[in-house]
Amino acid sequence: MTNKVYFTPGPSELYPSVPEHMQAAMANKIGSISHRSQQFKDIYAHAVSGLRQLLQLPDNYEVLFLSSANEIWERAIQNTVEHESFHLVNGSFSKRFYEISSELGRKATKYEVAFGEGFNVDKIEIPASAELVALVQNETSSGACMPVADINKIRAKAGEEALIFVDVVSSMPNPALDYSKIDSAYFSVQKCFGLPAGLGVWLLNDRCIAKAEALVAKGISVGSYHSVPSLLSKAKANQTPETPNVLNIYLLSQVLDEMNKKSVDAIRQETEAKAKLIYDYIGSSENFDIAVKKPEHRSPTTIIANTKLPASEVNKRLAPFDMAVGSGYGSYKESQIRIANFPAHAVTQVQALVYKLQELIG
Ligand SMILES: N[C@H](C(=O)O)[C@H](O)COP(=O)(O)O
Ligand SMILES: O=C(O)CCC(=O)C(=O)O
Repeated sequence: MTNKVYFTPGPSELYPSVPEHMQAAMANKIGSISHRSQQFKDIYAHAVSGLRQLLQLPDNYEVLFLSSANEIWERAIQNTVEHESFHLVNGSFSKRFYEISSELGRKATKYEVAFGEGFNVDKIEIPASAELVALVQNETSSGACMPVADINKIRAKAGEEALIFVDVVSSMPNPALDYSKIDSAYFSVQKCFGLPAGLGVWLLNDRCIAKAEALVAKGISVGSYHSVPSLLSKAKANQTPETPNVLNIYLLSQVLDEMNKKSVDAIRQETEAKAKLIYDYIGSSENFDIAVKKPEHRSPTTIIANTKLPASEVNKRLAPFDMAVGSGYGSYKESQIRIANFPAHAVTQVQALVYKLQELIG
């Protein structure tokens, strides 16, 4: 038994009601039901309608369930890129999407800025031949984010046929995306939805679907069981091609009910208020300083601080008080900490973390 509160960037703290929903799932033997049964189809439909409501998704968008964001990177390339993709890169995960495109034999080009920096969109030139433009709204490794107003400028810079993909893995539902300015967005549930890992959610519009169908018509492989046409044909019947993560789809549907009851606006306001508490503290600390220099590029959900004390020592001091923050990513493991500020983190928990850090570290 542990009372530890995880401020790690994912997996992270579970949404407070998850244990209760787990118990209900066990009591109702959700783990044993067939994924072709009406009971499962109702769970699936419940999760999709909850997502549509929370994310204010337009009708020309579909919701697909995959295993992870990593899988969505691979499926996105397979299903929408014949020759060339273009990537904005400013950290490890945006770089990984770029690499996956190359690994799948496409020509991947990029516009890269240093780790921890955001983008000056006016400077970006997008090759007219790029079929997919990959934007990272929130780079989990570095804490740099892209304001929605900047995302909305990209369409005018890309080729008419280009599909604009937005990585909101560790920020959704915080950014109020304008879905008419993009074609796809995706995330995984172990971040802001406060669930165990093992479920990726892919939102994609009719233009992405038409592109996948066009590739199929040309005889190009778009993958097998998790191709867009295969996923869609099952999604229309509230199912997936494979036996999916039924338990997590159920938990998602339940957490979405609560998030919708609270309202996405209230979640966003609370996220901003908690982010301010954390940034104000880091900004005034003697040990920490804010890693992302431009305020407009500072993520409200994954907050990164440079630390003089090694990150492992910060966590060692927090441990007796049942709190853990994330270490830095990759080569920043000891020189940065990452603090997740997700909907599952209560204001009182964030206040307690800031208070403890102040007391223990200064
Ligand atoms: N930390 C990654 C990121 O933020 O992009 C993330 O783990 C990718 O998601 P999956 O592990 O669900 O593939
Ligand atoms: O620490 C993180 O950002 C998550 C790490 C992760 O998912 C990965 O490295 O694959």
